[in-house]
Amino acid sequence: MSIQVTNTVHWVGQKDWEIRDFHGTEYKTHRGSSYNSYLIREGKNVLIDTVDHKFSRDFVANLALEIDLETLDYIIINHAEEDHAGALTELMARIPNTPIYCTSQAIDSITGHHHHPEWRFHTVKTGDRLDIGNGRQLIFIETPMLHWPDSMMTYMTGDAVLFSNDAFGQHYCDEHLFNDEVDQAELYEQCARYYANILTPFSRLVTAKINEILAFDLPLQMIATSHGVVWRDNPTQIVAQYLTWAADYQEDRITLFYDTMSSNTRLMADAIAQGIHSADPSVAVKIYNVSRHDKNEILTQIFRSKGVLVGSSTMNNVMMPKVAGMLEELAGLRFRNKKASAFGSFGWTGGAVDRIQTRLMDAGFDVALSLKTQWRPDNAALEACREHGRKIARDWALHPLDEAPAGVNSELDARAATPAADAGVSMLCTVCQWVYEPAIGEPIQDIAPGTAWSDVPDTFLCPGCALGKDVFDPL
Ligand SMILES: Cc1cc2nc3c(=O)[nH]c(=O)nc-3n(C[C@H](O)[C@H](O)[C@H](O)COP(=O)(O)O)c2cc1C
Repeated sequence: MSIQVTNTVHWVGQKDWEIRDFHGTEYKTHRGSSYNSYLIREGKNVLIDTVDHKFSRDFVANLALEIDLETLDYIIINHAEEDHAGALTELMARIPNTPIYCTSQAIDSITGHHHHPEWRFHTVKTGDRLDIGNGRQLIFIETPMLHWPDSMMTYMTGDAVLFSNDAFGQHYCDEHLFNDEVDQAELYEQCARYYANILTPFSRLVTAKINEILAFDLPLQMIATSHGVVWRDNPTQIVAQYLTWAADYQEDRITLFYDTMSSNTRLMADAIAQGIHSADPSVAVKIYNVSRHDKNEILTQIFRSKGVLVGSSTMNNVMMPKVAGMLEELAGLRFRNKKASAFGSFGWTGGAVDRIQTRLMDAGFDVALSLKTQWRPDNAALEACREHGRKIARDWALHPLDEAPAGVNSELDARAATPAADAGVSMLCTVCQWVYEPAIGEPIQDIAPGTAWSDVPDTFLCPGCALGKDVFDPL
């Protein structure tokens, strides 16, 4: 059943109350999700996005009840992922000549998924306009790597609706469509979870893109996302929230996570947390056994924290595998300006804690001293854990994070202060945040370590997002 959004825009998407796993099992959708597709009926009839491929048949059948499919003038695909463009094959089987408007990268990903190169694609770029009659236009805004290279947003003049696709969305299912109709705590919990788990690596880009959109100085009545609610009550609240989250967000909060075989490392975690709390009761402390708890919730708590303590006992000389998996997640999410430290119990030679410390450093955390205990901690060892917690609370409060004492972040800051003219300067891909560091590493695309950016050939493609040299800025 469609839902009226404005006089001429209707929601024609699909609610998915029962989904619990997204991106394989990477993202747990405890509150379901929705796939928002919109039908605009102005002088022209326009469909914005479709739904997840598993609902293809229902979607096309329902859409056909809403409108004679042959009268659809344009299909806009803001993002080619299967949860938005998945119903295209079913739809295009009915109306194969309907033009599809999308970015140039989307042609590649749509064709890669649906294998119909003969579809009538029309490439759009930022600022391009499409007349839809009645004096109204669609304006396209490319948003590469938010969160795929093909992503874009579409703005509709007149009703002033921004069809933002994944940005500003959340995995949240409710029979109500609008933000003012749903439980606000549930809504913001899901917004934060979505940002923390999906958008954190692209935070710098989020800020730049929002500023670019604001520079258009367009009025904004609604933000119509592709998952979850339509923001109609004070829609810029979520834009402001994104700017806050993108600015290396943190609260006065510390998260501990660990894994354990016989609870020895858990005893350490509890005692460290007691120490933090006794030294600074205002700090929120959260503890998770990584093998028993929802990974996305732990990552969201880390996103909200100023620091994280990671614990594992040593098993066959290394850390426990679920802890290693979480460290890989942390590396991928590229948190910035956060502290970290490792702890854990061992039996004979140990090894896990040192490996965790190294991995935390590689992931960009400002790493503090670690703590090890042999076998099951006795009272003296537990007191050492409490003292460690008190020290963490003092140190992490005494040195505000933006001052960034010695560690990985301060190294990055020092590099950022290097003038761009310096031939040894590191370059940041502004699209996917891959970093070109001339001084270190393996040869990349036959470019030897030590090669100055000015000597890198123009044919160089970013290993992260495959875009060219022009998207790089000095770090
Ligand atoms: C399967 C297994 C493998 C282990 N491998 C090592 C090891 O390689 N090096 C070491 O120092 N201790 C090793 N230990 C000892 C544990 O690290 C030690 O018992 C520790 O206190 C367990 O802490 P936990 O209860 O937090 O898991 C191993 C223990 C088990 C059960």
